[in-house]
This record gives sequence, C-alpha cells and structure tokens, in this order.
Amino acid sequence: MVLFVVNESSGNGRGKKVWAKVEAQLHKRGIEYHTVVSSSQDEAVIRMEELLLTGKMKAVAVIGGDGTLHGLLPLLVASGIPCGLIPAGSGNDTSRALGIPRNPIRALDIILAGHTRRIDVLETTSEQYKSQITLTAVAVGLDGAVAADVNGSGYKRWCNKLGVGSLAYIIGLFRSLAVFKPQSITVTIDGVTHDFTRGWLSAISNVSTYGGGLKICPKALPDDNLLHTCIVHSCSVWRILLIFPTLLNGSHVKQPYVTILSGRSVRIDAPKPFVAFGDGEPSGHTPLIATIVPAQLDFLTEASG
Ligand SMILES: Nc1ncnc2c1ncn2[C@@H]1O[C@H](COP(=O)(O)OP(=O)(O)OP(=O)(O)O)[C@@H](O)[C@H]1O
Repeated sequence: MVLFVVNESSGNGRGKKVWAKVEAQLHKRGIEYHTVVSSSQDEAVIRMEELLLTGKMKAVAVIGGDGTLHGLLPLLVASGIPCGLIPAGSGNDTSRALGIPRNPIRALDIILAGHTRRIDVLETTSEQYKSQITLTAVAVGLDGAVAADVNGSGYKRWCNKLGVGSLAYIIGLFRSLAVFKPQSITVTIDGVTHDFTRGWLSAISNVSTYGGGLKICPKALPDDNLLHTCIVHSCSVWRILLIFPTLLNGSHVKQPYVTILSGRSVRIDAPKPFVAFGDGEPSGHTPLIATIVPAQLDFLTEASG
C-alpha cells in the first residue's frame, strides 16, 4: 500500500488542491492507500514513522515541495522504502531533476507504476546542524541569503498565487544583493584547497538546478556519485546581475568569474559566517562540510528507455 504524506500548505495551498485531485483519482480507480495530512514537519515524521513500523507500506508518496521532502529524507533513507513525489511546491527542483511531471495525475501514474532510480544524497555538517540530508543543493552565501529572504516572505505567497513560484527567487536575489557583502572564501574539495577573492556563493549540488530551475551545475546528475560545487567569485555586483540570466541555460560556466569543482567531499570556509540552505531549508552557517552519500534512495521515476 502507498502512504501519501501531504503538506497542504506547500506552494501556498497548492498542496491541498493537488491532494484533492489525487485522492479523487485513487477513489475512482478503487486503489487503497494510507495518508498523513500534516500541519508540521515534526507531525509528519512521527506519524509516518508509526505507519512504516506496521510493515504494510510499500512506498511513500510525498505531496509537497522540495522542503517537504527534505524534512522526510532521514526517515526515507533509514527505512529504505521507495519514495515518490507529486510536486506541489514553489521551486520544485527535485521533480525537475527526476523528470517528474507537474501534472498530479501523471505523477501519480509514475508512483503506481513502481519503477525506481537509485539516487545519491548530500550530507552536511555545520555547527548548527550536526548531520543533515539534502537531495537537491545546498546554497551557501548569496544564494543562501536569497533562500532565507524568500522563505515565508509575502512576495512568495503572491508569486505562488499568480502561478509563477520561481519568480520569488528572482525578487529574493535583488533584495539580497542590496545588502550582501562578498568575502574571501576557501573551498577544500577532496582535500585540495582553492582560495577565491570576492566570493559571492558556493552552491553544492546533487542535481543540475536549484532556485526554481536555475542550471547552477549543469552537468550534475543525482546518481553520478559526485557532488558539484559552483563558486561565483572575483567580480562586482554588476557582473552578478549579468551572470544571473545565464543561469537559465547554464552558460554561466564559461565565465572567468565562475568555477565548477566536483568531488566527494567539500568544506567551505569564510572569515565571516555565510548562511547555508539545503533544499531551501536552513542548514546552518560556514564552516560547512558536505559529503556525497551514493545510492541512498530508491526514487519512483519514469521507466528509462
Ligand atoms: N510534512 C509537512 N507538513 C506540513 N508542513 C510542512 C511539512 N514539511 C515541511 N513543512 C513546512 O511547509 C513549508 C513549505 O513546504 P515546501 O518547502 O515543501 O513548499 P514550498 O516552499 O512552497 O516549495 P519549494 O520547497 O519547492 O520551493 C516548509 O518550509 C516547512 O516549514
């Protein structure tokens, strides 16, 4: 039986509408299911844990955004149960990376078909969070500041209402640029140290996009056993504004102000703490260590080939 974990508030209420469509479809097809409709992440984890202990759940389907899935990752990884997603968030970078359609019924069909792809996750350690699991990317620096600004903001609600959830990240960028101060950063990847002056951000990615479709690490794949980090450095605020549109097609990687490094483990240091957000949720501050943990999650996706 599939357990549906629903965050009705994801996408500023889209979760509720998506669940209504999915539930109607399940009834129509006469499919039995269990459900956890939660008002908080803690409640979802407790109730999901209880239901998994019964041994009757063959898969968990999350209805929500990247943040909803993020909160359930430790339990999903520990249980080894296949996991699916019916996207209902604002950014939806997990569904983008795994080719899961926005149409709830098509996403439901993928879950019911039962094909899985084994994917990696990122584990981060900071002073604030001893161990955290992220599926998409950890934004460190300017992009972390953007995530902090977007989270819970009034404009995010409006963007979602207008059906342009990704626009919230663009608004957040302009607001954050007005106050953000770049600084020297040190990125140590697999033991090799790289120093950057005027470091703006170091995005650590398991998938190619973040922030609602920005191709920050275009070559990253969720099952390549590697993490990829994109460092933007040595440039002015005006250059950042010019680089930003090139994130849409990933051509920023050709610029001298952008360095991509890949490996298994990375540590980011900065003289003053840079804020970090994983899957759009708080991950602490630098110094921060991220490690790729290969083949941790069986994700329900379209059959390949
Ligand atoms: N299982 C849950 N039930 C209820 N609320 C949750 C649950 N998990 C997380 N939340 C809260 O709901 C917020 C919004 O969820 P989520 O991040 O999935 O949606 P979003 O922000 O609209 O989309 P995205 O993360 O794709 O941009 C989270 O930041 C968190 O505070």
